[in-house]
Amino acid sequence: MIIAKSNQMVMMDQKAIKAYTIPGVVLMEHAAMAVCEMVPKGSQSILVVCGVGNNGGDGFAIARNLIQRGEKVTVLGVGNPLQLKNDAKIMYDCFAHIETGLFWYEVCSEKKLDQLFQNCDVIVDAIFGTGCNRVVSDGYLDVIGRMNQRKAYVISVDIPSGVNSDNGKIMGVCVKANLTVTFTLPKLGNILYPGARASEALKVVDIGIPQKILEGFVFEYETIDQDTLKRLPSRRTDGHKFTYGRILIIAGSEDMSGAAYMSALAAYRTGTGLVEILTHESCRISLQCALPEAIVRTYQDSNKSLEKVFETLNLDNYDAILIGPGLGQSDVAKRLIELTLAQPSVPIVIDADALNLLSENMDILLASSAPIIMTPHVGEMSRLTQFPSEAILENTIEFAQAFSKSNQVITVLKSHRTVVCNPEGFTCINLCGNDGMATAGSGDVLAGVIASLVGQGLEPYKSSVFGVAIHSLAGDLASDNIGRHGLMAKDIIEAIPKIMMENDQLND
Ligand SMILES: NC(=O)C1=CN([C@@H]2O[C@H](COP(=O)(O)OP(=O)(O)OC[C@H]3O[C@@H](n4cnc5c(N)ncnc54)[C@H](OP(=O)(O)O)[C@@H]3O)[C@@H](O)[C@H]2O)[C@@H](O)CC1
Ligand SMILES: [K+]
Repeated sequence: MIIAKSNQMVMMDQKAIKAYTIPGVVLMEHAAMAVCEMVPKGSQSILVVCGVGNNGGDGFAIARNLIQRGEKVTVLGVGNPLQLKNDAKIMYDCFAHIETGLFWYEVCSEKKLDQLFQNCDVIVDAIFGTGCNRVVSDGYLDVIGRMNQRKAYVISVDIPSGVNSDNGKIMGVCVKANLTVTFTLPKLGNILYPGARASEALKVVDIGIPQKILEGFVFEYETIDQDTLKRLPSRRTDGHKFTYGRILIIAGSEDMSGAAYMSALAAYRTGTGLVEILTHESCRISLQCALPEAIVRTYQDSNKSLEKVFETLNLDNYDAILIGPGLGQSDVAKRLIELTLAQPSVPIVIDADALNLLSENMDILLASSAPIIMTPHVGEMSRLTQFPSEAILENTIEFAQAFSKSNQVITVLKSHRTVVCNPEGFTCINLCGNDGMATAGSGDVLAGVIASLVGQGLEPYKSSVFGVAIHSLAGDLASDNIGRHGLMAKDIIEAIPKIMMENDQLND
């Protein structure tokens, strides 16, 4: 699903109004009618709270349409009514001709305010939409506080008032909604935390912006959701094992052979034809027993042993390389990264320990000419950038975009809302997955899935986007089966083939 920035929304509305001569009030009326559809019929009493911008204009039109439908409606205006202008003023005037209760906050007694909020079972929040540009204060603060105390069903128009539509930040306080009805496309603030948490549900409705206008825009942001995999190319039916990719997974160390196993198995389950593992000698037997389908090559604890292995290993023969899961922090691991990044053309997925080692010497990354995907979690990103984790967590998109641009890599920044971006600034935000997936080995699985897709010939950015989708949808399926508490990385891997099969069936 495409996501819009607020300036793009304004441009689209303006283009519809100016170039396509669709009057603004027509768009507003469509918006209002779409919201009315979501208001439960036969409510006891509906309170529509309107600001003095265009979001408030929507509110006045909603109130009028609900009255037309026979509902009992009261309107509370907040702000200076003299600021109402253009379409919002027209909608206010249309509403003001109807004999019904309209109260302005500034001239409302405390008793009347209490009464308005006590008597309603539905509240429509039309205070601020995409125009909320500063910290909420004064009367707005009081009204939003009252809305949040009330146990009514709250519907926010376009975005919960108080959420910044461009970054999801809360401007001091925001409305807590049961449902948000947003127009044309979701805005970043509808999708990003903490703003996304302000509404339990989100519905996107069409208000009549011509499709041609949307086609004329370049949207940098998209969600990763249930529909993402519909675009995954279908598997060739006439292939042999090398058609589906030969990948090298450089992973595992004395204490962590499991990480190599998780990545390799996940890659096979995602469809790779042949997985080879390069690991420490101590992991050989356990890996061969656990995953006999994989070819296992090993090195010992010395750079000399490693260089000997590399003499016989031609990295150009692989379609993709994954380096990092459970690799450890030894000098041999450091050398492994240098040797791997020195090859010029095979795409490399860099994960876990390899990220930590790289953070000590970013010059290796900058010198590499190979296509690179990096999959840090917030802590690893903190080590890579030297910024505190808290700052990164608050601005995942900005950090991922800046990292991709300055290092010319694809970044998969893992958090409760994983972000994938490329050096050109195109960004996908993951809406799937669950907290049960925050478990050991889950990252190894994701890295294996992405490496598998790259190895099957998909372009690195797409592989990362589809990889995050497969991983999180598999996590959701696993949690449907066994719940979130005891979910383990193995359960995610087990669900991957089912997700791929269901997707094939949908696309057939
Ligand atoms: N025909 C159209 O164009 C369509 C528009 N549509 C609708 O328009 C919405 C966008 O409208 P918008 O741009 O007028 O902004 P909106 O969110 O109403 O707020 C602006 C007002 O709030 C004020 N204000 C802001 N922050 C504040 C604060 N913290 N504390 C106090 N005041 C604050 C700000 O004041 P100012 O900065 O001017 O002093 C201004 O008065 C969009 O979300 C959608 O619902 C749809 O119907 C489709 C057709
Ligand atoms: K709103």
